[in-house]
Amino acid sequence: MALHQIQHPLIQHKLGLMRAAGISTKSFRELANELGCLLTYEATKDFKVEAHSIEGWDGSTIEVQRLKGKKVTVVPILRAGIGMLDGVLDLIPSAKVSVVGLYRDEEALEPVAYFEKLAGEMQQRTALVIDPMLATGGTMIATLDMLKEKGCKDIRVLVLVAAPEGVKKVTAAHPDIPIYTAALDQKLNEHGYIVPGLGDAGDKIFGTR
Ligand SMILES: O=P(O)(O)OC[C@H]1O[C@H](OP(=O)(O)OP(=O)(O)O)[C@H](O)[C@@H]1O
Ligand SMILES: O=c1cc[nH]c(=O)[nH]1
Ligand SMILES: [Mg+2]
Repeated sequence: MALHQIQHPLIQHKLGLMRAAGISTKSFRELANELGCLLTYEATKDFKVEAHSIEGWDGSTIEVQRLKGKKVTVVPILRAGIGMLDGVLDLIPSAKVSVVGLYRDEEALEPVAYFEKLAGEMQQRTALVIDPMLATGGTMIATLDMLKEKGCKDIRVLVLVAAPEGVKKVTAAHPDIPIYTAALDQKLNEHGYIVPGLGDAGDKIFGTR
């Protein structure tokens, strides 16, 4: 199963705070980044390490672990994905950032791509795709199609809230790609919003509307 619903108490607590009506832009932003950080911790658990020798504090030679040849790119989906970016980079500060811009047409609920600026050597990179919301799944599928077209092989999806409808669609289109989420919510409403969900995450992060 490619879906990882992370049950960690800190994640569940922080997500609960994000669901409150009337939450401030400041709090929503802070929590989105904190959850981005915690999901990154979970989604990178299988990264390989290798031993190497260094001089320790007392002058002796000691063996320590370091990440083994990992090239990482974080892929925030504009706009709302930017709200998780700092949290991810807190844990992987040397990651390259590949920005993709897609919005969901409000009537058709279909993704519309409008921006793409990817890091080099995508074929060799692990891509961490970040977006707070996975609703119908259209935006995520379009992003994953785009990354695979560029030769990306190791891709992981990090979202705060996912709808069952979207998870089903994404896993059918891309069964090889794991999805890490803080919550699998009930369903989509008639406007394609996740319930109970978070509302419009982009608007809450950017303070628009
Ligand atoms: O799974 P889907 O049905 O495709 O919907 C999910 C997308 O919708 C939201 O973006 P939105 O279109 O609101 O753009 P924004 O981030 O600029 O607000 C959200 O951040 C996802 O990118
Ligand atoms: O619930 C949803 C669905 C799409 N986009 C959002 O920001 N929220
Ligand atoms: Mg939005």
